[in-house]
Amino acid sequence: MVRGEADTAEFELEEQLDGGIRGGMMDKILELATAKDNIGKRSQPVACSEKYTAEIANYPGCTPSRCGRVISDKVVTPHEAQALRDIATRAFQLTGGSSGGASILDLHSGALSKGSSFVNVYQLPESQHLVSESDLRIYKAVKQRVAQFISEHFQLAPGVLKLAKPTFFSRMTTKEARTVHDEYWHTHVDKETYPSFHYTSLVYLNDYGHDFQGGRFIFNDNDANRTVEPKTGRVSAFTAGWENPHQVEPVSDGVRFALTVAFTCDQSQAISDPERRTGPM
Ligand SMILES: O=C(O)CCC(=O)C(=O)O
Ligand SMILES: [Fe+2]
Repeated sequence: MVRGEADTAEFELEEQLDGGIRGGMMDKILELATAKDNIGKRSQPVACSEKYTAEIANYPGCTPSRCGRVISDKVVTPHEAQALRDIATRAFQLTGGSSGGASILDLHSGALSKGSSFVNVYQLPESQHLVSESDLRIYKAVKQRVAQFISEHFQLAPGVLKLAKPTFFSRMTTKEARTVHDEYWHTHVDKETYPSFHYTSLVYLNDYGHDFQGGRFIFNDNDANRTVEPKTGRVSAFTAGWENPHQVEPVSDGVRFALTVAFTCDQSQAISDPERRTGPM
């Protein structure tokens, strides 16, 4: 099997010791996707949790053929990822971001980290220059392509996936946490943190091992921790239920940028695409 071409693959590498990951010193770490890989599509099925199965059954056409994870480096181009990263960089320059290690920008609600809380970016006069028409086109095109990727992989009916909130840019640094919002490294299940989510996707906007150290995404499975190393333009998507508990390893050097794009099958929870807003509201 050629690495990077397998659809369903598990790569058992040398066991490592890493006290930074949940479960203690002796947990096994397997690499699901490294930064060096160039992945067409790599997936790992996981049995759906009972709770997820029960809940997703309420949404015809939105039930996955199997639960699990899927990764691709071909869905979003490096140029698109860079344009998205530039939006985030500009936004965080406006406020300086969080005083702790995790800052977010939500283009839908306008929430932008500032110090130990948030401001509405659309109330800042400078927000006029934050997103151009071209940026918005890229944002929407990326969202659409990611939705399509998830739909095809999990064999959903066309059009059932709707954008959910929060869908947001994140910037993670080595700064000490000042509020709970800065504590991005805890193991969690997205469906618990964000009940409207049914499928979660992450679009990575810079490179593990180059722009930052630490900051790997980790699926906390019972038998092992499985890592996804962020890389510019990489998309990682998964069913948002209890079959996919995960965490982000603390960033130990540099700055990590990502975009969390969430999808729901519940039409009443759908949010609309961001629009260009000029001037304070
Ligand atoms: O940025 C990541 O890799 C994951 C973030 C995450 O788990 C979340 O937003 O729920
Ligand atoms: Fe998460």
